[in-house]
Amino acid sequence: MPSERRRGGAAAASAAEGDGPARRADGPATGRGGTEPSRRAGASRPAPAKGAPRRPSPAAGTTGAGAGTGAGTGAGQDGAEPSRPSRGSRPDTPGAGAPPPPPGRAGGGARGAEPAAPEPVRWGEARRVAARTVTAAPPRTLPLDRALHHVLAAPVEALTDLPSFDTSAMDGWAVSGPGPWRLSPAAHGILAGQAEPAPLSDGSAVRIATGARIPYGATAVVRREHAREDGGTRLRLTDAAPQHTAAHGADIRPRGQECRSGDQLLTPGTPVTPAVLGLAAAAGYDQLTVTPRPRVEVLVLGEELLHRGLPRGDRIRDALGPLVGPWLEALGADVLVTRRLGDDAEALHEAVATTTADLVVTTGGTAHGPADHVHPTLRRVGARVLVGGVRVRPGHPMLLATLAGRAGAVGAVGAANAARHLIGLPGNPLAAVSGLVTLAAPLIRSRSGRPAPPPVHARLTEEVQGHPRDTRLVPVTHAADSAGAVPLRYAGPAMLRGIAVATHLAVVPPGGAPSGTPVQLLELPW
Ligand SMILES: Nc1nc2c(c(=O)[nH]1)N[C@H]1C(S)=C(S)[C@@H](COP(=O)(O)OP(=O)(O)OC[C@H]3O[C@@H](n4cnc5c(N)ncnc54)[C@H](O)[C@@H]3O)O[C@H]1N2
Ligand code: MOO
Repeated sequence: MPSERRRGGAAAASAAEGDGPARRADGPATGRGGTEPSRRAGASRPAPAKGAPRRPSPAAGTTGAGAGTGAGTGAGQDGAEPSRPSRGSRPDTPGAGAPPPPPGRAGGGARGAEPAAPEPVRWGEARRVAARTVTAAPPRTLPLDRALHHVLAAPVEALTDLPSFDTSAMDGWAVSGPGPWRLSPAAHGILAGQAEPAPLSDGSAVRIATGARIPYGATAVVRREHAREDGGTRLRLTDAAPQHTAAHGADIRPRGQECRSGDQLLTPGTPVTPAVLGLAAAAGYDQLTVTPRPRVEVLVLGEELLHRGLPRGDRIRDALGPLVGPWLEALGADVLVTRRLGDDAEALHEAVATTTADLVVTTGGTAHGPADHVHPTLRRVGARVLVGGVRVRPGHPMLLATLAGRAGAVGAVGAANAARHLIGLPGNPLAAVSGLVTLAAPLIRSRSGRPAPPPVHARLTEEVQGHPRDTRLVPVTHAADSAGAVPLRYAGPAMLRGIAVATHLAVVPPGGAPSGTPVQLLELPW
């Protein structure tokens, strides 16, 4: 690699590129006002070059007990995933010196002591594991103006009838019986918000505003465009008034028309939208009981990443820093911070070991090359890998791990909710998206109390080639009224051009799907 990209690591790169405060390349607690002083700058010292011999991890091989879900012998063993050289030995990486890992072994340093990589699991199983590894967080009661985008943890039952009194639906006159009517002398008539109006006697009318209380004795409201006052003493319908004007109950919204006090208006699991806030307020609520959104920290790994300007030399723009946080927010998480850590193993370790978030999401570094620090870091912090690779393309190196719970060790009784989790998204951008829909979506849904969306299926408009043994996720466009799901071009693992215009990801089974095959569609979360 040209030495330019190694100089100073990500911190220096960031400073030179003038990253704004909201998304600095690294540094303590980006976006949090420096409230996490224990975090040192991610790449405050030069990171090792990818392809250079890996700095031995201080704890590599010493904490393996929690590192795998099973006695898997590596991705390559069953032939589904050909064994591959470490990233450091890719032909385009000068200085590649490390030999390929032995069959069935993860690549990277400290090989002799590394535990076997866990077996990749099927795509559907990965989603199930992610969904059931957490349960909904304990409910909180929030004032209406802070409840938006959470999920109801308790039913919303009407605290009042709606409307809470018989109400005029129109500006006009409240009338009693058939016309013409004697006009009540009240100057402005009955206005909204006014106290109990005087009863209306048979054959009389009084002006009334939309939303005002209907006086006792009124049988209908006549709209102002359908009647005329004669000399201020009589009210008559105009010739153009529709036939049922002034029919019994016309343009009166009766008390309890929308709901009766105690009616269940909304069920737990309902997302709190602006409309929900409005309904809750109308029904008498000042606060709502919700499931809090999980708090997530995003760690973007990769020394090659630029955060501003044009790609240059062998450096590329970070496509995942801008993508992952907003995607997680759309899924129902609160993103505390997105930090850029370069390929600094120590910075990654410190970030993971000291996180206060419910969920850490990393990008890149999930493979087993010399600069891929996610797996060694998980071993070092004693994490338990629940999903270590998924039989899905793109995205097969994605992983899910449980970090130590708030109360202590991983696996402590009752720690399922208290534990923090880490999702490792592969570095290829569409592979990272695959990890978001496969692992992050179900986990965040469970934690934030959202029900799974109803399944969507559509027929493919053309053949989609499959992977021999793995599920494929393919960007498509599909409109509810359209003939089918149209596979998009530019859907390679490193490409975002297809997903940027997609409405869904199609789930293509191993072996592929001919044109006309019904396939499951995953909706994008916006
Ligand atoms: N010998 C083999 N090598 C690789 C295989 C394989 O089967 N055999 N799988 C490839 C696949 S597929 C993926 S995905 C990656 C996963 O590796 P990592 O998670 O360690 O990702 P990186 O090596 O860090 O990056 C991969 C690729 O993505 C680019 N990248 C990384 N982060 C970003 C970002 N924030 N924005 C834009 N692009 C990013 C990075 O530069 C690399 O080009 O492993 C493959 N290798
Ligand atoms: O699986 Mo990679 O994750 O194809 O891009």
